[in-house]
Amino acid sequence: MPRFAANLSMMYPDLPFLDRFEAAAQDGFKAVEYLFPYAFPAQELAARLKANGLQQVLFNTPSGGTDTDSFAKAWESGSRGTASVPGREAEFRTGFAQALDYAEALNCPRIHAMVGLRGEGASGEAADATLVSNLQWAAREAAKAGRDVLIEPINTRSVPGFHLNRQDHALRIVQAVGAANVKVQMDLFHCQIVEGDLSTKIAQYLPTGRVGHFQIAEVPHRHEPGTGEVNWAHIFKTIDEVSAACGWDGWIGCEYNPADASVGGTSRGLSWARGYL
Ligand SMILES: O=C(O)[C@@H](O)C(=O)CO
Ligand SMILES: [Mg+2]
Repeated sequence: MPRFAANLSMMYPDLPFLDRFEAAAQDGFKAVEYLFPYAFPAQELAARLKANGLQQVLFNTPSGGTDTDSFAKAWESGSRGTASVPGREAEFRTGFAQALDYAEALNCPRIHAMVGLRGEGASGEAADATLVSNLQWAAREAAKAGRDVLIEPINTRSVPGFHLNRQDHALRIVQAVGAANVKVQMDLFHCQIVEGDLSTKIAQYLPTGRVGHFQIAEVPHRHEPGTGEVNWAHIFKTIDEVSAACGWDGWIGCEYNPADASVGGTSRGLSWARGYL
């Protein structure tokens, strides 16, 4: 059966961030993910996980910056990662080292290394070369602690100018890096917008062993499954069947903005998940 993780950056928007752990556990989730842990002491987050019987399954590297203040400012000012950006290699390494420290404290097995925007006129070849080289370094560092490094293709409607948009591009990068612990974060919201043909893509990519994590949200409005164009029962059955055949046992992050953001709206919107949680 598919295993779902609550994305605490998007779900439970009516609650302060630290209270979202308890809310997710009460709704039946056994795991959580979120964009960034850096605004909170790692021990505080670890305590919330433990108190609520939750596993941390994913979080992101900082989107830019070199310390806690600049990590937050980088995201607010539109930075979406540095892994593919020539000239920002030192920033990437500082951010990745910080992510590894948090991963240790949170016992998190995978880190999403945010790829970043490609400046207008910047060369795709240079971005790819920078990405491969940064990931080779990150893979070595992460392997020392037994962790995976993920890259995520993102659609250009949500994030104009993002360098990595397609699954085949991500797989080519992963193969060029040549490290077993570098994988793709297959976000089906972005994949549906850019490529479609979701069940074929799942059946094509999951058996490669290079999919480290899934994320889901309905298209077009990034709300709960069942509020738009995707046949989720079919998608979850496909993930289940292909996983059983290839031995994949990862997580599916619920990275959606609840359609009802009012008090209790996230929990009321979980009817789609009742058979799974
Ligand atoms: O899909 C998304 O937006 C996220 O998974 C993310 O990490 C944003 O950078
Ligand atoms: Mg995503």
